[in-house]
Amino acid sequence: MAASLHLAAPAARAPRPTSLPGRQTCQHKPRAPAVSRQTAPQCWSTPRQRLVSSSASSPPAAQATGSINARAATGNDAAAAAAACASLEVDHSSSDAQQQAAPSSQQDLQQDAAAPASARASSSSSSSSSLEEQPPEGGQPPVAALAAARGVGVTPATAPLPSAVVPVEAAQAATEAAGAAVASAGAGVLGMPDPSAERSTDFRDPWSSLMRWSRYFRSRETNDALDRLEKVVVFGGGSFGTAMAVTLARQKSELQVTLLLRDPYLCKDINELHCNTRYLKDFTLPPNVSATTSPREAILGAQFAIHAVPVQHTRVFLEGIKELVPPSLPIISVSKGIEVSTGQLMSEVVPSVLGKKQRTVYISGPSFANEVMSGRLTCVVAASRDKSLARTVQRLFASPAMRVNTTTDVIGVEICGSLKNVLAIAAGIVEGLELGPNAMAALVSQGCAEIRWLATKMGGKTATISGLSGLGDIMLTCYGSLSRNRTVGVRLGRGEKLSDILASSSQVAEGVATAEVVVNLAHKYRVQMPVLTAVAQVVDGHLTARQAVFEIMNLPQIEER
Ligand SMILES: NC(=O)C1=CN([C@@H]2O[C@H](COP(=O)(O)OP(=O)(O)OC[C@H]3O[C@@H](n4cnc5c(N)ncnc54)[C@H](O)[C@@H]3O)[C@@H](O)[C@H]2O)C=CC1
Ligand SMILES: O=C(CO)COP(=O)(O)O
Repeated sequence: MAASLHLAAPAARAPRPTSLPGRQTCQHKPRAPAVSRQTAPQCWSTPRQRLVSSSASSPPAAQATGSINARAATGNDAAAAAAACASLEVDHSSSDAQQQAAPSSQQDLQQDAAAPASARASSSSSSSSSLEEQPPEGGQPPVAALAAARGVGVTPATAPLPSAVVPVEAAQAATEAAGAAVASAGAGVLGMPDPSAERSTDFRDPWSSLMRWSRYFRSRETNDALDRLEKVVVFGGGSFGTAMAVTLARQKSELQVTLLLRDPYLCKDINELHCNTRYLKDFTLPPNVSATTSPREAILGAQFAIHAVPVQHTRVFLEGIKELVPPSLPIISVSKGIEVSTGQLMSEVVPSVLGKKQRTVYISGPSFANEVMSGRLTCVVAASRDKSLARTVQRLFASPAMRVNTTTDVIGVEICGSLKNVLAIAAGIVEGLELGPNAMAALVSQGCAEIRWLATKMGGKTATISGLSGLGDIMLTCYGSLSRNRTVGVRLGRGEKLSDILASSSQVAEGVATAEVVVNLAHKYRVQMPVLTAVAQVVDGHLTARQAVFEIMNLPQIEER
C-alpha cells in the first residue's frame, strides 16, 4: 500500500495552491454553539515519538504503518496503508512517468490533492488512484513482487513496503546498500557469501513488471463518470457529510454540491461565509459547496445522494423526504452503525424506506473527517451488490488524495464499520484506565477476532475484515485520538458518566447505540463476544469499566481461534 500511496501522484502535476486545501482557518465564530471535540491522549505518546520508537514499542499495526508516515500514525493514511498491506490489495495507479513526477513529500501530495481533478491531466481517468479487488491475469500482486524483490520469503503480514515519500530510485539504492551492508557484515562475521551482486537486478525486475502492468491497466481505463456529473446532494451537513461534499467539490469546480441541513443558521454560514461553523470551523469550503434546508431544492437535479445522517435518525429522516427521492437517484451511504429499534444495517434500512429498486453503495474505511478535509491521504471501500455502481462511485471519488476499493461484500463492510465503533469505545476505556500498551494490543486483537466471528457468521468475507473497512478502520478509531467513539471510552474509563459525556458533545458517537445491538446479534448468531458485549454493560451502567476488565481477564483460559 505504501507503494500505492507513493505512486498516487498525477501524471502531470497541477499548479500547487499556496496553502493546503481548505486548511486556512475560516475564522468565523459559529452562530450555533461551537463543537468541542474531546481530544483524548494518544495511546503511544506523540506521533513523532512513535516514529522514533516504533520498532521497539509500537504494536504490530503501528510498526507496519511506521515506514509509510509516522506523522500520520493516528491518521487515515497510516491505518489505510497498513490495512491495504494486510489485505494484499493492488495498486493500479502508477507509471514510471508518474514516479518521476512524484511529489517528494507528504505535503506535496496534499497540495496536489487540493487541485480540482478536472484540472489534473486527463481528469481521473488517467490519474485514477483506485484499487481493484483482484489484479487482472498476469498482474503480480505488489506484496508478492516486493517479497520476491527482496529475495526472501516474506510473508504478507510482515512484508516491508517502500516508503510513501522516498523516490523509488533512492529507496532502491538505500535498500540495496542496506542489503549489501548486512550481507558483508554476515560475510565478515559468519563467513556467508555476498549475494548483493545478483540481488541488485533481481530487485528491479518485479517492480518494473508491476509498473508495466499498472501502465497497461490504466491505459485501458475510461472514465467519464466525473465528466457527466453536475450535481450531488448530501443528506446531513455534519463532519463527514461536509467532508464528503468537499471531496467531490474538489474533483470538479463546475460540480454543484448541495448540503441538505436542518439548521438555517448553519446554512447561512455555509452559503455566506463558506464555512461549516458548527462542525468544521477550521476549514474554508470550496465555492461550489452550498447548503439549503429545502429538501426539494436540494434533491432537484441531483445525480447522486450522499447519506451522512446518523444511523439512529436515518429512518425518520428518509421517511420525511422519500416522496422527493426519485428511484433513479443512487444513494451513497457513509453512516456506520446498526439501527437499535430493528437491528438492521444501513443496507436494510435504506431499501426498507426507499424501496428495493433504489441503487445503493456503502462507503466505509479509515477516514476521519478532519483528515479528509485537510486533503490527507485516505483510502476507503465502496461496497455494493451492484458492481457497476460501486465502480462509478470509485471513479467519482478517486484522486491523488483518495483511493477507493470496490467490493460486493456489503454485509462484511457494514458489520465492520458498525462494530469497530464499539471496539473503539473499548479501546478508549483501556486508555482511560491507563492499562498500558500490552492490554491495548490484546484488546484490539480480541475485538478483531470477535468482529470476524460475527461478520463471517452473518455472511461477511474474511478478506473484508482484514481490509480497509475492517482492520483499517479498527486501527484508526482504536488508536486515533480524533475518534469520537474512542473519546467516549476514554472518558468512561476515567470514571465519567455516559450522560455527561454525551451532553458535552454535539457530534454522534455511533458505537454507543450500536453496543446495545451487538448483544442481540451475539445472541442471535450464537457468538461469544466478551469485549464487545462488555462495552454494552459499561455503557448501560451495569458494570464499571474496571469491573468489566476484571471480568474479562478472569474468563476461562482458551485455545486461540
Ligand atoms: N466524522 C467522521 O470522521 C466519520 C463519520 N462517519 C459516519 O458518518 C455518519 C455521520 O457522522 P458525522 O457527520 O460525523 O456526524 P455529526 O454528528 O458530525 O453530524 C451529523 C449530522 O446529521 C444531522 N442529523 C442528526 N440528526 C438528524 C435528523 N434527525 N434528521 C436530519 N439530520 C440529522 C446533524 O444535523 C448533522 O448535520 C455517522 O454514521 C458516522 O459514523 C463515517 C466516517 C467518518
Ligand atoms: O468512522 C470514523 C473514521 O473512519 C470516525 O470515527 P468516530 O465516529 O469514532 O470519530
